[in-house]
Parts: sequence; C-alpha cells; structure tokens
Amino acid sequence: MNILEVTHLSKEFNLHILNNKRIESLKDINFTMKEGEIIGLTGKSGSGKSSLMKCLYRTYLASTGEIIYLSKNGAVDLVKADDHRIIDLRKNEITYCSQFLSVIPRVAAIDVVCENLFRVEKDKDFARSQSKNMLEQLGLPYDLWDAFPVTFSGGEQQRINVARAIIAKPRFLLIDEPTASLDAKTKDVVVDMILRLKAEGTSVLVISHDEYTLDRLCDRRIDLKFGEIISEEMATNQ
Ligand SMILES: Nc1ncnc2c1ncn2[C@@H]1O[C@H](COP(=O)(O)OP(=O)(O)OP(=O)(O)O)[C@@H](O)[C@H]1O
Repeated sequence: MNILEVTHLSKEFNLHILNNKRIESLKDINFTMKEGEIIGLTGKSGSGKSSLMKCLYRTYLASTGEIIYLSKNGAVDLVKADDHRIIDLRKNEITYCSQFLSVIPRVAAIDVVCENLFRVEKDKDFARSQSKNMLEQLGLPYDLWDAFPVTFSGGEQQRINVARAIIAKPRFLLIDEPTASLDAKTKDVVVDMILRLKAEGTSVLVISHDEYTLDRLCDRRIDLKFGEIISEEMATNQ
C-alpha cells in the first residue's frame, strides 16, 4: 500500500527584495512511496532535496500539486490540509529531523531526547530509561547526559538530533543527513536504528550524500537535478 503519492509538485520562491526574482526549487515532482519503504533522496547541493522534504512536512507550502499521505485516519493532502491537521500529524505520525540540532537552551541532553516520547508516554521514568538506552547505544559519554547540547561537538549534536527524532517511533520519518558528522562505528549504530524502525513499519525518506549510508538503508533512490527527478532506481540489494 502507498503511504505517499506525490503528483505534479512544484515549489517556487519569489524574492521580493530582489525585484521579485523567481527561483524554481522543485518542478513537476511525481513519485509514490510504499508503507515501510526507505527512499534515499540524492542530488547535488541546491538540487531541491531539502525543499522537497520541507514541502512534505509543510514547512514550505507547495506552489502546485498534491501530496497524498495515507494517515492512520485516512488519506490527507498535505498541501491543502488545515494547520490543525498538520500539527496533529506532526505530533502523532510524521517526524522531520533536520541536519542541525535546534534546542531550547539549558535543557539536559537526556530530556531533549525524551521530548517526543513524553507526548505519548505517560510513564516519565520509562521514557527517561529509553532515552538513556539510546544515548548509550550511540556512545554519547555518560558525563554529557545531563549537560546542555548547545555546547556539544557536531557529531554529539547529531546523535542527540537523531535519537530525539526516532525515540517515539514515528510512522513516517523525514531525515536529513543522519550520518554526516559521525565516525564509522556510530554511523553503523544510526543506520541499524533506522533499519529497526523500518522493520517495525516506519516509512523513511532520507537525504544523504554518504554512499555507505544510502547503500545500507535504501530500498530505492530518487535522484534530483535542478529541481527535477532525473532517475528513480531500486537498490541493487533488492
Ligand atoms: N526559503 C527559500 N527561499 C529562497 N530560495 C530557496 C529557499 N529554500 C530553498 N531555496 C532555493 O531552492 C534551491 C534548492 O535548495 P535546497 O535547499 O532544496 O537544495 P538541496 O538539494 O537540499 O541542497 P543541499 O544539499 O546543499 O542542502 C536552491 O537554489 C535554494 O537557493
């Protein structure tokens, strides 16, 4: 069953301060995604990968087209859905993990990771134990668990970001460069965590420039160039 059907999606920006200069970041994008599938979005810098992800999460409102998402409560067009529906989907089904961690200052790493789980898990001690478990698997030094992530290194922040995004096991995960600043061992831990989510039914759209990560994760790749899909390929291990 398809969890996502994207048809004739385009996104353009009108830059008012530059005399209404028009930038077409996505042009007539069409693809479908099966439930439980992992699709890798690839393409050079500026090809439109993040724009596509942001349209799916409704950070950007698409200029034209449809994004039909099959939610637990039926199909919804993410372009036309009202803001309440989008907020509800973000709370309960769709998680977006950007490349960079943004956090409230002075919240301990362990609580940042718990944030999404607190929404669905009433037992706070259980949520904290899940968070500790993830930080341990990701090799975040014990000393940092109650420290504030704003001061962490790039790789440490990335681990917090990924842990926070996947701890509540979203139904649909949009994840941008999950392994970019990680060493080989931690990269494998993150890839294994995402594959475990897939095994439990999560559908994943992942942006990555890392061939190893893409090879291990993806069922299919969609390659973008100048805002258009130039190829769609099944992974060789399929
Ligand atoms: N908010 C915005 N306002 C104006 N132009 C934008 C905006 N967001 C994206 N763009 C433009 O859309 C095009 C695609 O950008 P996008 O960030 O989607 O590329 P990308 O493939 O994700 O690149 P990267 O790999 O470097 O992150 C670029 O030309 C960019 O300048």
